[in-house]
Amino acid sequence: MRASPPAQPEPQPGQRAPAGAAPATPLIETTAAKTPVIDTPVIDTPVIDPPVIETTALTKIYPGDVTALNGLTVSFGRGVTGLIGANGAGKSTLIKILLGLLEPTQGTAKVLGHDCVKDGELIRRLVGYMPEHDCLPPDITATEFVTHMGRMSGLPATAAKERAAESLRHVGLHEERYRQIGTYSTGMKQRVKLAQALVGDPRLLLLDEPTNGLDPAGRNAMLELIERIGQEFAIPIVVASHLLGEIERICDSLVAVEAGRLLRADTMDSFTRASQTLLIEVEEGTAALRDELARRGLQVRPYRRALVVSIAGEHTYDTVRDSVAALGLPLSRLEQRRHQVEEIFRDGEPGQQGQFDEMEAADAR
Ligand SMILES: Nc1ncnc2c1ncn2[C@@H]1O[C@H](COP(=O)(O)OP(=O)(O)OP(=O)(O)O)[C@@H](O)[C@H]1O
Repeated sequence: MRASPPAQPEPQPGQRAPAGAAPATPLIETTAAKTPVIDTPVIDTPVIDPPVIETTALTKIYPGDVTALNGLTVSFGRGVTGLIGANGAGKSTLIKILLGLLEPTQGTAKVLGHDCVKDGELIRRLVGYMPEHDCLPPDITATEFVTHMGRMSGLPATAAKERAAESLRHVGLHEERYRQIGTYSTGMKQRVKLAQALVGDPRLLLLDEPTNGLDPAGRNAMLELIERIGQEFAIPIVVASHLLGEIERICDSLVAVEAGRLLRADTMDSFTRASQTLLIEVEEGTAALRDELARRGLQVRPYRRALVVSIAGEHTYDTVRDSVAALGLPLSRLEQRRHQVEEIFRDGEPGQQGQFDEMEAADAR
């Protein structure tokens, strides 16, 4: 198995190695991986640049008039992308459409350059999918199950067996691989789901709530594992979750959805960049300071227990200093704000929409 990204040029998303050659970046490197993938036809796909996933005005209305996706236009690039939103925001629906398992009511979706409605079968061969819910057969071993999933993804029998072993080793289940899945803990079952997503040498991983049901230690271990897979195999990964605080630390980008609509899609750096606002906190006299700053011509508004002032130039700092001094207030904090990721959602969690727009607008003023 590779311990570091490959030295040779990376294959483009959607591009399979030709028959008779080992894939350029095998997820799991075994001797069998170097044998021709005889069951899998050569797939002649275009070489494309990112985005890895692209949706345009994607809408899904379930029977009973339930709108799960509502005109979602978004793209996902390489690296680890968090698909974040409250329960019911539409994350699983989006993933199922991307896999060609559900048809959209309107709009289009592409994965690795392939249309999700027309090329669902091909996409499912290229993409490793870890479903949200437990769907594992309890009375067979992890080895048998993951090997079977390898066969389903088109691997010959020997290669499927070897890759299953490597895949289970990679997720930390090597010792326990001959135990029946029904005897596994929740954390081990989640790892089996991840192993079966990896076994087919995917070009993209879609992980739906991978930390579901895990205790804090198990969640950390799963997140570290996902981060390691992203780094070592250099394949794009989408992690759907309703726990922003949890996944933000392993993500390069975030796509935030609410009620089937896009709230914001951006890199983590952009989410946390310095804003053009000053945060001012005094131990007492906040209201008086607010009035004084406004009287001196600054745009000021409350933010939690502090005040936020738009930076109009160097003189803004002087005006704040002079105002605090004139009122004789104990200044406890004066800093240029950095955006917080949780500002996408009011109160810091999905389902509690949104201070970000408000803060952005204040910056722009
Ligand atoms: N088969 C279905 N029939 C009718 N409504 C559905 C169906 N599947 C999902 N929904 C509804 O569509 C909306 C989006 O559900 P979805 O499962 O995509 O959200 P989610 O963000 O993945 O949430 P969760 O993490 O709780 O699964 C919800 O209101 C849900 O009740």
